[in-house]
Formats: sequence, structure tokens, C-alpha cells
Amino acid sequence: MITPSEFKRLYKIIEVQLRYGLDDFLPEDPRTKMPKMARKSLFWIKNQHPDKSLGERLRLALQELGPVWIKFGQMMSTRRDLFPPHIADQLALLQDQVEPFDGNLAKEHMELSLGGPIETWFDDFDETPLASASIAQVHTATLKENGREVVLKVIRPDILPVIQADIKLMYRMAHIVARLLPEARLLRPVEVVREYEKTLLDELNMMREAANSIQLRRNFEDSDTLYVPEMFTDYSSTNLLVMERIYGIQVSDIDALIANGTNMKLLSENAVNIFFTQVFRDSFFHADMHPGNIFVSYENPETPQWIALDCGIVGTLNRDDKRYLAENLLAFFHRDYRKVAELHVDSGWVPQDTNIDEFEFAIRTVCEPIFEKPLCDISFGHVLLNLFNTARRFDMEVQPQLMLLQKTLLYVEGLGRQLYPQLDLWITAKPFLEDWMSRQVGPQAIVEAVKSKAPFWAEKLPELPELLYDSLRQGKVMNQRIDKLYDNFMESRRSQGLARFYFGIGATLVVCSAILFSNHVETIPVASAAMGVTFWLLGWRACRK
Ligand SMILES: Nc1ncnc2c1ncn2[C@@H]1O[C@H](COP(=O)(O)OP(=O)(O)OP(=O)(O)O)[C@@H](O)[C@H]1O
Repeated sequence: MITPSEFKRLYKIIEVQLRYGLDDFLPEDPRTKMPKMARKSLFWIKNQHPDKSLGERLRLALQELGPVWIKFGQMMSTRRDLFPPHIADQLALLQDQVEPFDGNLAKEHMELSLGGPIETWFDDFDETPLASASIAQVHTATLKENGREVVLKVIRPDILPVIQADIKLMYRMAHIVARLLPEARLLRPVEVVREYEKTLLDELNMMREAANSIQLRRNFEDSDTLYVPEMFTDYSSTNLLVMERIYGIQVSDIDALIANGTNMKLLSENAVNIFFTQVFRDSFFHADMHPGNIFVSYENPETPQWIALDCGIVGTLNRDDKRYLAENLLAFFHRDYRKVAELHVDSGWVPQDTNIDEFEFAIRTVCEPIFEKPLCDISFGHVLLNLFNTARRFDMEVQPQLMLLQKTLLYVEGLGRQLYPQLDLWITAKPFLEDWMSRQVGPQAIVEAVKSKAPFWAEKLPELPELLYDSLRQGKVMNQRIDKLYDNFMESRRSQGLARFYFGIGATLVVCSAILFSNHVETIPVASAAMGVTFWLLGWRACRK
């Protein structure tokens, strides 16, 4: 049942969508006649922006609907496998333009999380926010404990009910769209909303962000190329995150980077290196790379260091994912599309009965034009995207972690080339792929495997004679049991055979006696019936053995 407040919000959503003429997304189809008629008769709101493109109207409508929808649009912009470029490009322009909320209210909420007045633990708390985003607001302060400069990131008050209400409506709309337009089912609207809900709810948990940041910081502890600020978990909770304050140049501020004398070539190469290190060495990568989250340190501009904030969304990969990625990219690199197709079948990513020739041909068709360009102009992200889309046609279930990776890769490439247009991604990435592959197969892989299993075997070695004796003894007992079971089985088979024989004779005698009896023969039928019953009794006894 829809509540009055849900109804009001739903009306607002429909009203905004109509004002921006988003009903133009509905195709000309008999099934969409009803909603179109309803739009004309019940909602007489006109498209007030006919001069703008559909993509732009969608972006403006989402912006007006607020943070939940803005973030939704931002997420959609990365699903280039689902949306045409002119829509995805517009969605990528969505920016959080969120009014900050009252600093005093932020302080109250922080104190609620901390369990006491802010002055107990912090000095110089600044009520004017340093930054304000859709989910959280950031304030600066100094830690009393050690005088370190920190920021306090607090979740917007009352954001959860707003998110829950809007997500509920999104589900309703996704179900309607899926029912109304079978073609839209390919976009899997309900699944998309489910994925979004999970991402959004994860982002609301500051402890999750803290845990991810701690992991990323540990992975790059001694790195000169990436810095992750320290988290102060003693003061943090699900609603509040306290972390070291960083000073850096926002990555989108190219002029400031140049003015600081940054080595742009090295900076862009490091971005690719860091990404592939996260993927292939750590299997753990920052997956929310947008300009608000990436900074460059002012220090040492000749050997610049990246700073990563906001690890709310991270991706993880298992061994199979990495193997898939490395082998496919290398096979692509050698333009060996047959290998790519075979890899997909061998690893079970597409069904075993897939026609390899057709699959190879499909991959060749989409990829060969890409390789017409010089290698340095080719985008890994687009190669992967084309591969996923082709494989999907051959029933490959695309894994969300790979989509997240593809999206991040696309972003890293874009960023790298924006900073240094001559960046050659293949040259930077190839050693990572080849090194990883050589560690998975070949002599080094065997040595690694033996090395990793050695402590286990060393621990088990003293127990080996005892285990051997036990297993031999168990084997003997098992053999005896099996022999006994076999004897019992043969005995039972013999008895069943005998019983069937007795029942057969008994039945024959009884039938004969009935025939003789009907022909008025007197003594013989009685004797025959008695013998028949006796044989049945014998059969019954044999059956019970
Ligand atoms: N440790 C920090 N030191 C300095 N500034 C910070 C720090 N953490 C966050 N900020 C500032 O606050 C802004 C918002 O932070 P953050 O991206 O973590 O918030 P968010 O609510 O998760 O935003 P979004 O969801 O849009 O990514 C950053 O762009 C940055 O300007």
C-alpha cells in the first residue's frame, strides 16, 4: 500500500519527469498508449525544455530530484554497457550541488556519536563546513590527544529515511518499466536499483569506509606514489568518521598542478601503476574515483604523490577474475581472438556448448576496428566493455566486480590522458599482466605453490606415520565391512529369487486347482490348493530372511 507521503513524493517525481519531457523515453508501442494517454489527460504538464536534448533533460531532472537521484545518475553514467553514449555522457556531468546543512546541527550529531561535548576530544572545531556532499558533511578540528589536524565527516541527519523512501519508489518504478516494456528488461531495471541500494547503504556506514581506508593505507604503507590518510577509529562510529586532514591539489585543477611544477608524465603513469598494483598485487581497488576524492600532494612535485580519499566503494577480485582479466588483455594485445573465445569457454564464463567460431567472429567484429588505431590511443576500458557486451550476447553473466573494475579502468585512463595526453597505457600495463601471468603458470608458479604449502607440510610431517597407520587400519576395517555387506547382499538376492520361485509355483497350483474345481473334479483341486498355499508360506518365509 502506498502511503500519503509516498504518494506525494511519487507525484513530485512524475511531475519533474514530465516537466523535462522524459516520457520521450517511452517508445511508440501499443503497450505505451495507456501511459501516454494518462500523461495527456491526468498530468497536463508540458515539456518545458523542448530545446534541450533528451540526455540533458534527464540530467537536469535528476539534479532537481535531489541527492539520491543524482547519485543514481552518477552510477548509471558508468554503466556504458547499458546506456548509449549520448545519455551516459550527460549523466557523467552530474555534480553534487548540495546545500550545506547547519554547522551547529552537524556538531550536535557528532556529539551524539561521540557521547559527549566535542571539546572533550577536539580543539578548534570549525562550524563552517570544509565541504558538503550528498551523503556527508566535512568539518575541520584538531585532536586534543596529539595536536594532529583532522577532519570530521558526519552523515547528513535524516538522510536514511529519505533514501529508503526514494529507493522504495525506485523499485516500484523499475517493476512498472520492466512489466511495461519488455525491451527495457535487457537493462535489468530492478537489478540496477538493487545494486544501487546496496552501494548507497554501504556508503552510509562510516566504519565501512574506515575499514577500507585502513586496508588501502596498509597496502601502500611505504609507497611514494599513493598516500591514504590515517583513520582515527577510536573517535569514529557508523555516523562519524575522524581522519587525518590532508592538503593537496584537486586532480581536476590542472592549472594548479602545472603552477606547482608537477611532473605530469610521471603523475599520469603513476595513476596507471597504482591502479594495476591494486588490481593484480592486492586484489583490492578504490572504485569511487571522482575528482572530489583524488588529490595530489603539494610536496615533491617532481616525484608527485597521489592522495586518495573516500574509500566508501571498493572492488575486490578473486584469482579467477584476475586470471580472466590478465589472459584476456594479453590475448587481445596479441589480437588472438580465438584464444579469447576459448578462454571464456574453458573458464566456464560462457556455456560449454558455445560455438567458438561464432564467438571468435563476434569478438573480432567489435575489436578489430579498435586495433586499427595506434596502440597508445586504444582504451583498455573500451576493449573490456566491448568484450563484456559481446560475451553477454553469448550468455555470459557479467560479474559486478568486473563492471566496477572496467568503470574504474575507464576513469583511470581518462584521468591519465587528461593529465598527459601521450600516455601509453599498454606500455605501463603490459609488465603487470606478464608478471602476473608468469607467476600463475610456469616454473615460478610451481616454486610459489610449493613455498606456500611448505609450512603446512612441515607441520603435518611428524603426524604422518600415525596418520598412515590409521588410514591403513581403517582401510582394512572398511574392506571387512564391504565384504560383509557384499555377502549380505548376495544372501538377500538368493532369498528373493527363492521366494519368487515359491510364489510362482504356489500361484500356478492355486490357478490349476481353481480350473479343476470349475470342471467339477473333486479331491485333486483341494490337494493342489493346499500345496499352493504351502508354497506361498515357504515363499513368505524366504522373503523374510
Ligand atoms: N581527510 C580530508 N582532508 C581534507 N579534506 C577532506 C578530507 N576528507 C574529505 N575532504 C573534503 O571533503 C570533500 C567530501 O569528502 P568525501 O568525498 O569523503 O565525501 P562524500 O560525502 O563521500 O562525497 P561523495 O559521496 O560525493 O564522494 C572532499 O572532496 C574533500 O574536499
